Amino acid sequence: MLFEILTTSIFGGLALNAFVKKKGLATNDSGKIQRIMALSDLNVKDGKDTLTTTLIRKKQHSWGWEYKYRIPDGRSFNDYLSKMDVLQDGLNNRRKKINFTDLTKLKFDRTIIQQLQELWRTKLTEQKEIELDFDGLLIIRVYDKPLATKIDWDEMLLKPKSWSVPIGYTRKGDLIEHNFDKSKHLIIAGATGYGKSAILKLVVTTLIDQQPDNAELSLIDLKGGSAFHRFRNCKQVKYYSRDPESAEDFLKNVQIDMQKSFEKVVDNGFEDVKEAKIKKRHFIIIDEAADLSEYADAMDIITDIARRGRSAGFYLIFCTQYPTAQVIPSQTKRNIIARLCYAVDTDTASRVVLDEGGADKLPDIPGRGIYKNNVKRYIIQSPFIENEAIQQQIEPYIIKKKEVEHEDESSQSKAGADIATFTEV
Ligand SMILES: Nc1ncnc2c1ncn2[C@@H]1O[C@H](COP(=O)(O)OP(=O)(O)OP(=O)(O)O)[C@@H](O)[C@H]1O
Repeated sequence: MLFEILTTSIFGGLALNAFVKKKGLATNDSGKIQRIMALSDLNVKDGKDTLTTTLIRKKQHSWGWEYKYRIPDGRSFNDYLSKMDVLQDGLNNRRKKINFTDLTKLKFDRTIIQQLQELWRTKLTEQKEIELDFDGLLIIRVYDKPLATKIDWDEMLLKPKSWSVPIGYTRKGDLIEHNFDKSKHLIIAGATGYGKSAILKLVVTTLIDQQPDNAELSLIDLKGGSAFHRFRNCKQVKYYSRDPESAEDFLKNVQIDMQKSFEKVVDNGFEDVKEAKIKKRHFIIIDEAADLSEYADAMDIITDIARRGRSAGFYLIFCTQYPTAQVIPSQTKRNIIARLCYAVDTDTASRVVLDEGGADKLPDIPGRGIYKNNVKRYIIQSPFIENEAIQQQIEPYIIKKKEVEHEDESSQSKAGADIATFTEV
């Protein structure tokens, strides 16, 4: 009996589906979106006329629908970004239906009842997600399925000899990478607990693994060592510090090294280390930059690295939980085009990092962020690497180290400060 009902539904569904496709009536949310826009004050009154957001085209993809709209005069992309919640909740405010495609995924065996129960449970909890973009037209992408809330790191993500590191997956399943040789520095921000240290650990592991002989790292871990402690004995780590005073000290050395590299590149008529065929790259990675903001010399050096480091192969990863104008000085920010922002609590914080709102509207999911590089902007879920996997990857590079004295007095650490300048023994 159940089998008859199901097969009848399937053939009925098949015929209906063919009819709907033929008539171009395939389900989409365009009408609903337009209604939500009208109800949430996105239309503009012009005398007696009402200027509306006009649908220009829509396209169905494997992941959902993409709509393109012309926005009326008097509205900006940011007006739509600020209504993102309203649009998304509006689209999800619907009766849940089981459709033909759902039924085709069932296996008609003894487990059919359990499968139907599971299907119904999934349907009740499933949510559409939207993404907004602007390329002269407002783009609204409606995804049938939400982006995964956790994506495990996999060794397949490693690209030996490359300077690209994984940043995250988009809803379309594309992997977004940050290529340090192209995009150079990176700002990472986000409220507490949303995955800043996790992505830093992933970046450090990737750099060590992909470029064991050419990557040189200066690690400033102002969160008491929780982020970088496990890397401090890797042969690639040149400087490691857990407090701002000693970090300020070693940054002076980094600046001297950078100057030497800068002169080697520029004096020989090259634009950057890549053109000069210099293989080494130095990464200055700071986890929590706010704790350095009152150290004027350190901040000046960071600004200098942001300005001149790109040619010299000295790349900055500047990470903070407190994205304010004081913590991210404007000159530093101007020189760092690529930004990765996890969830933040205010629109202002999102604008400090990304120059636009949106990160304050991200869902409450660690690793969910917005990566912006120039005009390109992606919502991503960063892969997560477990500490055991990190340990396994860096194990071959852990060496015995001893602290070395530098001739330059600026490198001498203050008594009791936790600075380590290393050499292999
Ligand atoms: N990409 C991710 N995918 C899934 N879970 C993640 C991801 N990143 C972080 N998490 C989870 O969130 C927790 C907190 O992450 P993390 O320590 O990186 O946050 P944080 O932003 O550095 O916070 P704080 O600024 O307070 O140190 C992790 O222990 C992990 O359980």
